[in-house]
Amino acid sequence: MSKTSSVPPAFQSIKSLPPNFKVANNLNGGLSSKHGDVRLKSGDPIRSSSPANGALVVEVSKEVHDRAGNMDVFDEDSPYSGQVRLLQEEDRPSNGGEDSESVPLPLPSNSASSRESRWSDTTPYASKKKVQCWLQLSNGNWELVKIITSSGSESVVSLPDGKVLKVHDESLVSANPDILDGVDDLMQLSYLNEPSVLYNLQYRYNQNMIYTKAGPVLVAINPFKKVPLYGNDYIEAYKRKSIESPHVYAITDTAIREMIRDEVNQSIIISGESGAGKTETAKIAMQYLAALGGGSGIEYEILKTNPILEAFGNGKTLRNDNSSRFGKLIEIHFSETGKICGANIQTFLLEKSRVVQCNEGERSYHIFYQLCAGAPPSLRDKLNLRSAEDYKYLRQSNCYSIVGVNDAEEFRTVMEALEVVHISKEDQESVFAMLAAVLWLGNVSFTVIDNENHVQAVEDEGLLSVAKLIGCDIEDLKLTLTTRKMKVGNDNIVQKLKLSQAIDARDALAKSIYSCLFDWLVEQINKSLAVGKRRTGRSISILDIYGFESFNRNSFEQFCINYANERLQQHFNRHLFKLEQEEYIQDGIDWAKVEFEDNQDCLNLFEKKPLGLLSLLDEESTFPNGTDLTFANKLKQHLNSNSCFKGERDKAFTVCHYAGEVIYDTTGFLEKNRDLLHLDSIQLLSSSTCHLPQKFATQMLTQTEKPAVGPLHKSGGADSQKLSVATKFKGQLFQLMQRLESTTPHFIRCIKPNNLQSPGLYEQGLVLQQLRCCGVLEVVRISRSGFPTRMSHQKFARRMIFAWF
Ligand SMILES: Nc1ncnc2c1ncn2[C@@H]1O[C@H](COP(=O)(O)OP(=O)(O)OP(=O)(O)O)[C@@H](O)[C@H]1O
Repeated sequence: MSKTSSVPPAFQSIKSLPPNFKVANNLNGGLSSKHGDVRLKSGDPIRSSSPANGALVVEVSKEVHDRAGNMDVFDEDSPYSGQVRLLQEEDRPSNGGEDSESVPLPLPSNSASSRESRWSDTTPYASKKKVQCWLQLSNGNWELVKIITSSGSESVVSLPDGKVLKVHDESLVSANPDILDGVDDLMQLSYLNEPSVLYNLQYRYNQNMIYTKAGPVLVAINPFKKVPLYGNDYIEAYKRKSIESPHVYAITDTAIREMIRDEVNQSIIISGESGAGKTETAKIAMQYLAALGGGSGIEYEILKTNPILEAFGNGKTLRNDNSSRFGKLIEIHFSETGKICGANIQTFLLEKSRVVQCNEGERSYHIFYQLCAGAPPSLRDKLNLRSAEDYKYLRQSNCYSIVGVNDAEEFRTVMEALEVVHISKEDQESVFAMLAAVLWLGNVSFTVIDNENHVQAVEDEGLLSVAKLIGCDIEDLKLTLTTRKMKVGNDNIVQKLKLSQAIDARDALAKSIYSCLFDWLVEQINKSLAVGKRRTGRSISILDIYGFESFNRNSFEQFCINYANERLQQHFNRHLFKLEQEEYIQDGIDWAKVEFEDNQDCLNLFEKKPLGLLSLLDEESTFPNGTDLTFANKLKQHLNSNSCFKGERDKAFTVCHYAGEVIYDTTGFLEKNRDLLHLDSIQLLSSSTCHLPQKFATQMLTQTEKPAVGPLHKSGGADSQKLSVATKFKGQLFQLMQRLESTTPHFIRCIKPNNLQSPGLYEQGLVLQQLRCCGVLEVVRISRSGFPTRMSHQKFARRMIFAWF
């Protein structure tokens, strides 16, 4: 795409997408067929072919699938059960500019044009007698061309490089006048089509203007470099409203003001793919909140939770050097005077498997490398610490460092932060001892005895270090790792483990220690941030949850992450499309419905009982003889007719997510869902002379003894019984959605402009695919054609009073 020579031709074709990634899905479950058909999110099929002249001739079908027809499915399995109601003023996503004159206020329109398909801006350009327009090339990129002549159905156009082409008029898309280059709200574009939006975002991106409004949504494009947009001067300017350009600061400012003015809790919901910039955006929002609501000192503590959580919960992946492997909701509480008086952090599903298993080129959690590189000599001695290369868990992925990151320095930052959140020196040492115990556990090896049937733990430095660090008897440790106590009838028997079982037992212990440590740390942080007495009950929550993931091989972790993203997308749809339009219809307004991709079908695929993915997974997990293969077969047997599901060969299946199709390999699903830690291991921890392992054991026992709801998992008599991981996660997500429902949402959509984490590289195909997935164009369309503001009489009166005083 090019418009003026000032914009570097940094675009790359859609080929830059992962090979297995397919854009969006439709009702039929198909995306790109062998005929070259491509379906857009709204369901409008665009038939494409590549003519000899290299131009992509595009035919836009009038057929529009009404995916929004089924507006709401409220059932007992929905987090919105019992909440069926009209959109309250509080629930509307804030456009951040209700008081601002600068936001264009179009009248609600019911014109013929608004009833046309969402691609109505693609009306043949020549017929409008315009001189320039967008032409899509066969590589998928858009080029700005000038029309030389037009003969009704065909036009002769010139490309920027001087080439002249004859193309069908349908392949031309309206371009905006130059005066609209780089507008800061996409709502201001006269022609709202994909190339215009892509061009506008790129135009701004090239000038370090990484933020753009899309109606009520803030689009943030990751600059992958330092941009001069932050710091005290900017904070001050946004506070005084002397700058109005879109920014995380502006969104956060709106949230604070609306919380005080409307007395309604607010949420800032940050979404996007892995590496798109969610965590950085969350930190920028926290920075602004701290600057405006600070004073008591608690804001400093809140900011210091970031290095701790990132050290323990983030790791290097192939997509992001600092990828969050957990979800996070931080709720910041305010006093009556608008000052921060405390905070609470809730975390979701830490990726435990990373502790014991890591792909080539990735890293485990940062804290392991930081500890190895930065622990002072006395601590090293106490923990018998070596360098990262000496630990098998860290060695397997063959990656120890991150370009531009000094792990030793980061370790000092973490130690300082632990101090700030009041983790005592003694507790800090216990934390490091647990980390070292996990690392040494990975080095525990076994020798096979009894004709290769059973194993013995090798009594070497690894085993001795683990026993010392956990504070347990070495013989107990050996037995725990190589045998399993079972109850058969009334008899207690001891079963000797095979090599693979012993390795599993060892890894399960390592994973449990680490995840308990993570939970314990969050608990301590929460105690330190506990809300003060002057609490008003008003809060701003910032949600930074792992983005949609689609790899070559997708496992249970991606399954859960992508399910969470479906739930979040539903929240987005609900507030930006469903509730808004429902209200117009209820009020009897003559309203032309804006189509959007409703992901309710996909959510149903996950959540329906008894034949949804989660229920079937739980059911299979409770069968002692259930395997990943029997689970995969069960899915195919029951779900093959579901349009969002496709059975694949062997143990795999495909889910058609709102963001694309993902093939899941069920290997390890059952084990990860059961997440069993044998009672022997729990007993080992409770026999410890150190306080942290004892606490972890108590925590595990409480989890297993009193399940709240949902299926229990047990395999063998003496094993722990507990809620399945998927069920627990679903419960957490439902609670999260209910919490978010009581807030005014502010949405930030982070966009990753390239997969190389490089500054200045804007891949058109990649950006477009993300914009389509999150429905940015539809949001702008609905905001443009909808009412700019609405409020109840009561609220109007309150606002007037607020304005007067
Ligand atoms: N506003 C920004 N300014 C400068 N660099 C940024 C900005 N936002 C993101 N980045 C860069 O992009 C990297 C990835 O961002 P971030 O970790 O926030 O992504 P994410 O969406 O949270 O990813 P994940 O889902 O994997 O956790 C950051 O480490 C940083 O280098």
